[in-house]
Amino acid sequence: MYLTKEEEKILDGEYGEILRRCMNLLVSLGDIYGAERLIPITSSQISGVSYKTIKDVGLEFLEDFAKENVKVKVHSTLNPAGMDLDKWKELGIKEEFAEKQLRIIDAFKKMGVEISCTCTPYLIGNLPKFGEHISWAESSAVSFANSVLGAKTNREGGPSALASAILGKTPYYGYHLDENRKAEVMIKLDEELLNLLKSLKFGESFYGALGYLIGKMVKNGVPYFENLYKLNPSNDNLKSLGASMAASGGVALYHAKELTAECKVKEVVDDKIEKISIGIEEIKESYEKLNTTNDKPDLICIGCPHCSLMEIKEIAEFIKKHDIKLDCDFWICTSLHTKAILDRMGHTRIIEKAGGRVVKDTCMVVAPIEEIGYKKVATNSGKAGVYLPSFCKSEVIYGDIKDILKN
Ligand SMILES: C[C@@](O)(CCOP(=O)(O)O)CC(=O)O
Ligand code: SF4
Repeated sequence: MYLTKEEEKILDGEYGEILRRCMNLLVSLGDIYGAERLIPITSSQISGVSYKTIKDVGLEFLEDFAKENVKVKVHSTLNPAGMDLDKWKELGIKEEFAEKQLRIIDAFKKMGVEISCTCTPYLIGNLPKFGEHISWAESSAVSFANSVLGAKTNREGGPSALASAILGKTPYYGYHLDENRKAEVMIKLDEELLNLLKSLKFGESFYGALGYLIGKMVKNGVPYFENLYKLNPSNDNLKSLGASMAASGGVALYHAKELTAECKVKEVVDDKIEKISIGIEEIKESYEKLNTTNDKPDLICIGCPHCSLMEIKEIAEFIKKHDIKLDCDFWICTSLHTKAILDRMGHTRIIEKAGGRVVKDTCMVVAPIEEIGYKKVATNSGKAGVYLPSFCKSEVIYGDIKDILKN
């Protein structure tokens, strides 16, 4: 890989051991994937934050970095942690976990990373422009940035996103190159399914179920949705679809006619593309696979990826209208930023009166919910449906949140 004189110096350790390690990681990745050089990035989303996922090894690695006084060079935001950073005791998080989690957060803060603790950074001010090169971890955020926004990122892991944030660069390969961003499979919802969806006003869980199915089919390919726009999905629906495809498969980029950024201005489909038709049966099967139990939940949890303000407002209004009283715990996961507005608007109070809570900075996957004692989780997220059984050893009840709340 070609390196500038300055980059060579960093790799030789002239600017210290931490920068050398960061450069070494990026150069190794670049060599493996055939990058010709490094390119500048404008932002980074760093994952690997929860003590549950990174453990003591990760904590020590981050503290090593922080004590050498290295700082990030570009706007860098942080993925969810393993707990609400303020109200962790109320969630049932143990002291020892909290102490280590706060040390992780402190290390990131010292490096100049914004302690946003959300997987929807694009909703809180880390909003890359069309065509911009970025280095993001967190597979759902990667999918949203690449697809809905038309920014360019590979599916980074925590360490490579951090190294890129510190150096302000990323190796030029994969989804940074236009030739790798073409669609590979065309997905068409058949007429019968479209009609059913329109008539029944299928709720938000359809997008997670569809994503679950497509992710399994295309693995890490690039799908193109030919007629999804007919359902008029919201950005929240697209966020859910992308998250689910990234979880059941490895989809980091998708196109959807009329909906996503790149296919509006560029030809992304060629004539020879493989075509797949999706019908009612396949979607039903998806729901069946995501549902692992018929039992009642001990936790209802939504916000994977983190909920937007509008999603939560709608739920608060629904709770109020139907005078819902919950007989199990209910977490709505979101960012600190979104919660601040919810508090101010009175939505949090409505949710709390019904027995739920707005949980910020964390989520049902990266919080140690299995240690808290939850075993059966109801959710509307296809991504959570994939991860809950493995990350949290929990059973899953999958469906629309309004149905879950009414049952
Ligand atoms: C499952 C996931 O959403 C969260 C856990 O990741 P981490 O602990 O932030 O690396 C990561 C991902 O999908 O990229
Ligand atoms: S809410 Fe979902 S998308 Fe966000 S960090 Fe947790 S697992 Fe990942």
